[in-house]
Amino acid sequence: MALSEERVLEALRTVMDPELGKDLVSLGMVGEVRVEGGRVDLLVNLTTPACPLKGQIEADIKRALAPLGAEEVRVRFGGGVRPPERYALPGVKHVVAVASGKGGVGKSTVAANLALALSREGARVGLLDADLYGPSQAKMFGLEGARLKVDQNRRILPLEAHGIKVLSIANIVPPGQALAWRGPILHGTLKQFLEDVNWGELDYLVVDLPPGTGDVQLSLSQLTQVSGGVIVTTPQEVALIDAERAADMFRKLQIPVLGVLENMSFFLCPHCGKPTPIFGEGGGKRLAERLKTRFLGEVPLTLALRESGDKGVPILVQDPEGEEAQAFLRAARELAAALSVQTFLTLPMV
Ligand SMILES: Nc1ncnc2c1ncn2[C@@H]1O[C@H](COP(=O)(O)OP(=O)(O)OP(=O)(O)O)[C@@H](O)[C@H]1O
Repeated sequence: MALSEERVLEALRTVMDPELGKDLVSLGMVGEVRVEGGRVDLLVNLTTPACPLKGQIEADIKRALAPLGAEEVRVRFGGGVRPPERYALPGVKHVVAVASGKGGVGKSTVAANLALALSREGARVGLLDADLYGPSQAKMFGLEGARLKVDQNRRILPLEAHGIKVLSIANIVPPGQALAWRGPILHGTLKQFLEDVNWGELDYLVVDLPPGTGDVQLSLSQLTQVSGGVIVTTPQEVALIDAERAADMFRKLQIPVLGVLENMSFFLCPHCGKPTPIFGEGGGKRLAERLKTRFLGEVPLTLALRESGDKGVPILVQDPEGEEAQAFLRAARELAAALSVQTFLTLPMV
């Protein structure tokens, strides 16, 4: 099996901080993982820059990574960032991450409409566009070029659209600039998004992640307590394989997978209303079964849904009674139920 950032991360779960008796990943000490060919570059943040156990930790890391076939392992140490930067966002009950393995499966469309559907069900909702490489929420909500305001404490106020709070990297950084970002800058920006933004009181903060498995997922899990993740896929085999990898990444980061939502399940003809399963049938459901998680439902491929995204008026606003909006509302109810169960299960036992 090829060397990958995920496999390195998995192996690092077996390396314990000798003092704290917990693994480096759970402790949020792994600041950066980069794999290039046979070379692995790691940034490990220590409890203190002067940690006397540096040598031992480095040796343990190298021992853990040896079976993966890495030719060279370079460990850099950072320090002084204890306790781990993971914290629950003040005022935010649940952070829900929306991910896909493959690009273009409609993850951003789903994140936007799920957020709106949760709000229609009565929740206070925010939507953070963390798809730093291809931010699309500002466009999706007709907020391109909107000016941001700050509160009296100089914290950024998210924009508001159709009853939810929305903030996209596209509102802050000129288009294209974020493309060049790598680990540390990306981590810092996400941190700012979470800490320096006045989200107010929210039941759900929906986070639209970039496609694939990478730095943003890792940073998000280190920066905040993520209640759970939603996997978006189309029924196509290529999308399902990648979706499974995205689910694996969530698991490795100890983020529970709340459910699988299948997008573009069938093409709904605007003329005759006939459904055609262009990308095959049942893939999302089978994936949910394999992952032992909920199936959040099927969203059809429709002309109206594509047009609504381009126009900046999400389908839930444009046609709340339509089949697409109803599918998102059903998915949002399932998701809310999954989160309640999750919260109940993780309550400390008395
Ligand atoms: N069910 C659907 N029916 C019709 N068009 C859709 C549907 N879902 C998404 N689209 C369209 O497909 C395109 C890609 O969708 P979107 O940007 O949501 O995908 P994504 O997975 O977030 O992409 P990326 O990988 O770039 O982040 C958009 O034009 C969107 O309007």
